[in-house]
Parts: sequence; structure tokens; C-alpha cells
Amino acid sequence: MSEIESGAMKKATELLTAAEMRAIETAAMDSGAVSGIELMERAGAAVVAAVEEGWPQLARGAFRVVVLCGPGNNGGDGFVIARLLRERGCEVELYLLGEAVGLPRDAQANCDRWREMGAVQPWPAKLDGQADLYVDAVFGAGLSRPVGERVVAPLAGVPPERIVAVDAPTGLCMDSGRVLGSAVSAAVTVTFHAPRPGHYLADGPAHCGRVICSSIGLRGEGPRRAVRVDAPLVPVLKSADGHKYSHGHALVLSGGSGRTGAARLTARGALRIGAGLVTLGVPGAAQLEVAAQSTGVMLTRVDGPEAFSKVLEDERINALCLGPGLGRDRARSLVPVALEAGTRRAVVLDADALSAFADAPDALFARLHPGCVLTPHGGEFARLFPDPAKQLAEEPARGPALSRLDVARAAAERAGCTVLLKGPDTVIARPDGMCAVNAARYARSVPWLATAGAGDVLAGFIAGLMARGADAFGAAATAAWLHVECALQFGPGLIAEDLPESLPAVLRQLDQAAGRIRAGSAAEESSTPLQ
Ligand SMILES: NC(=O)C1=CN([C@@H]2O[C@H](COP(=O)(O)OP(=O)(O)OC[C@H]3O[C@@H](n4cnc5c(N)ncnc54)[C@H](O)[C@@H]3O)[C@@H](O)[C@H]2O)[C@@H](O)CC1
Ligand SMILES: [K+]
Repeated sequence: MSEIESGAMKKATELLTAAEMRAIETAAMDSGAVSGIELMERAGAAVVAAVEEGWPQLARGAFRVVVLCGPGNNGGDGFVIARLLRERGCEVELYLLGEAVGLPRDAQANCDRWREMGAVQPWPAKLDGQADLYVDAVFGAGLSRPVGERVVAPLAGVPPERIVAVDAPTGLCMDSGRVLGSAVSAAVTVTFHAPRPGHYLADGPAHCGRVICSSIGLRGEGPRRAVRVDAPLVPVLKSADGHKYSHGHALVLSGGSGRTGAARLTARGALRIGAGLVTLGVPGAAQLEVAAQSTGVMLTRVDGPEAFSKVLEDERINALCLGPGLGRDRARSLVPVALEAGTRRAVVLDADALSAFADAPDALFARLHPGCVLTPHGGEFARLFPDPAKQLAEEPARGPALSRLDVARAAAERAGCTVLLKGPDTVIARPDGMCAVNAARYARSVPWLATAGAGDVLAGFIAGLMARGADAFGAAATAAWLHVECALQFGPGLIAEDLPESLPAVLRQLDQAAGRIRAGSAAEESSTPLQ
């Protein structure tokens, strides 16, 4: 089953690192439930099934396949694939990197079985590129160092449309999606049991083509330290019995005259996502400008910290958003008020509210609490968390490589709150290490979302969900997911203003899907709580 294209109503899919996957395999083998050789047979069969689906000309005969096997169990899968394709009548050539004598036991056994039907040829410098299909079974989960030119050279001239990768394209780190040295680009990548972070993060999607995750009969779950967001993690549809005060009150702080647009976008996002009330806190000089441009959003005058404290005496205001268009000076004076000890309101800090503390991030971190969300893009992240950002920028010397999950986790732990690191592979991390990936990749790719003001709307979505009572992590992950859904809904030509206005259609679809589940048609698809 293709995880990406299944359209299942699951809230989230666990993403397993190579080590977590290995632990599941080992536990299954140790329990006697399955042997390594059986798992390898199933893995090979899953790849062949994907090939039959993706290359229907195979069934018509005269299909020439080249299988490239590496020195580990990924190569072991390759021997199985070669045998099964030969049994289906394909013409198969097989090349091995290194010597067969050093193969691990299960791979060795499959190498021996293959030898009964075909030759094991030494590694070629180059291939003619004329075969119908090339199977990349060189390295998978065991990639431990940068891949040299000699390894990828045979596939250099082969178009990706004719390459299927086993578990991962060779050279791609499955934990991080980063390329170690050089990497193969495939049309289809077949992975087993659960997808891996590297299929979604960084360069992963550019190299994987399409990802198919196949069951190989393993039962175990991992520690659930990382998930891919597939649907809202917190409730977004309103219950029938609520009223506006039961949906919270979000306050968005605006910048001065001529700089209020960003906060207005944020406020609109908070309102559309269902906060009961949304107020813009505006300096006196900008009041007229904001009043003329905002409907549905209330206004209150917030000139400085004193006025802000006064406004916060209203305890019904339960979520704050500071940053979009705020200006750094205003951020420096207002953010401490928002974070004042004892108030424990939900606080979203974005843009200027992050940049304002670039010189003294520790002063900010000391005030943050678990009800806060920081929403940095890459540049803001690097200013607040220079060490992990620097490590991530370095060329990886070994696998598994440091990932965006690792650095977002480190940042969340350091800050003591949820951190949402923006990108086409947005990562949301909680201080306890839990991570969610909102991948705007593959069928959810939305390049048109890279538009001015889109981030302001995202901050508003988060603040609005938190006003409605969602926890910081759930709100951030859900907002990120809905943000991409809105962009998909609207399509190319999108500008930031369109995002909140696209939300009703997205929510309607969720409502319809929920209705179908209530009616029982999708009762099979349950969700697992994220704890
Ligand atoms: N029983 C199992 O554990 C199963 C494993 N499976 C397959 O096994 C794979 C993992 O197998 P392994 O752990 O053996 O790992 P790999 O087969 O991915 O690679 C490990 C081997 O490659 C070498 N190597 C790593 N990076 C290198 C580099 N840059 N240049 C040269 N050599 C390099 C290592 O020294 C080691 O010999 C999975 O990706 C999957 O395809 C599947 O068959 C399912 C069952
Ligand atoms: K591979």
C-alpha cells in the first residue's frame, strides 16, 4: 500500500529511524515470529509487486532488468528480487559491489540461490542504460559513510524513471533525508513496515520519486518519537453546544502605522480557525488604519508594556500571538509582558518576536513555558539556536546523519517549549523529544505557499487553535497541516490572504470525512493518540 497515496483517515503515521526499525526486526526474530530470511523474502517480494504495478510492460515479456547489489542486507533483498523477476520471465543481470564471501548470512543464502539461475558479475564502471529497469539494492538502512563515485557511477546515465530503490536510494540517509557523498535518484522507493524520516525530510523526496511502504508482516510499533502528520491532531470542528466564549479569545499584537498588514493576516487566521474572539492590540497611531481594514476582529489600544499588562487583566484572553509586523523594539518591550510568570497563557512567538532576541536568546528561553510555540524559519532558527543550526549545515561525514528532527528536538529542549521549524518539511518538536513532520512533499507539494505573509497566517492558525484549548504541540502540528491543505485547496496563484479564506472548504471536507466515519464507512481507520 502506498502510504502517501492511501488517503487514509489516520491522524499520524509513525516514522521509524533505521535503529528503531532494526530493533523491531530483531525483536520479531528473537521472538521466533519470523526469521531474517523470511523477512528478506517478503521485502524482495514487496519490491517485485511494486515493479509489476509501476512497470506493467513486465507482464508483456522481453523485460530486461539490471540488479545492483551492495555488501549488506540491502544487497540481500536485491538477490531475492533478481530471483523473483527471473522466475517471472525477465532477463536479469546482477552486479555485486565487493566480494560475495563477506556477505551477511541471509544475503549469502540468497546469493547462493541466485547463483543457481544466474551469474554474479563484478561491479561495472558504467552501464549501457538500455535495460527496462534498474534495481538499486546497494545501500539502505546501513549507510554509514559517504558514498564514493565508483558506487553510483553505473547508474549515472540511467534516467530515474527506470530506477526502483530498495528501502532508500543509495546514498540517501534514511534518518535525515540528507545525501552522504552522492545519491541515486529513483522513480519509486519501496520501504518496509513504516516510512522513515528521510523519505520526507531534506533531499529525501527529490531522490525517492514516489514512496511505497509495504507490510512485511512485522507487528511491532516503535517508540513513537516521530510521526508524519496526516490529519488534524487536535479537534478543529466545533461541537454543537459551544458559544463564542467557550472557543477562547486570541490577542494578536500589531506593529505601528503602515506595518499592520502582517498582524491583520494573523488575526484573520486565528478567527477563521475558530477562536471565539480575536482582538488586535494596536498602537494608537495605527488604530484608524486597522479599523478601516478589519472586520470580525476587535481592536484594543496597546501602546506599550503598561497598556499591554492592563489589557491582560482580562483573563478571558487565553492566547497571544506576537511577532508578525511587530517591529523589534516593540517586541523587546512586549514579549516579556506576554511571558510574565504566573500568567501561563498560550503564547505564539513568530518573526520579530524571535529576531528581537537573537542577541540574547537565553533571556528569552528563561521566560518560556510549555504553553509557548516558537515558529522560526531557517534563518531565525539559526539566530536563536546557532549551535545545532551550524552542525546541520556541515557536510555529514557519517550515517546516520544529523537531521532536522534532531536539531528541532534540541531546540525545543533548550527553549522549554514547542518549536516549529518551517520549511517544505516542517518539523514540530516538543521539549520531551516528540516530533511531528508536516511534509509538503510528493502529492502535498505546494511551491506556491512560499509567498509573503503565509507565515503570519500560520502563526494565527496556531494561536487560534490554542485559544480553543489545544496544547502547544497539537496546535502547531495541526495548524501546519491545515496551512498546507489550504494551499492545496487554493492552488497556484495563492497569496497569503487566500489561506484563511480557503480554510472553510478544508474544514468542510474534514466534516464530511468525519461524517462518513460516524456513518461507519471508514470505521476501520482508527487513530492512535500521541502521548
Ligand atoms: N533482516 C533484516 O534486517 C532485514 C533487512 N532488510 C534490508 O536490509 C537493509 C539493511 O541492511 P544492512 O544493515 O546490512 O545495511 P545495508 O545493506 O544498507 O549496508 C550495510 C553495508 O554497507 C556498507 N557500507 C555502508 N555505507 C557504505 C559506503 N558509503 N560505502 C561502502 N560501503 C558502505 C557497510 O559497511 C555494510 O557492509 C535494509 O535497508 C533492507 O533493505 C530487509 O530485507 C528486511 C529484513
Ligand atoms: K538501496
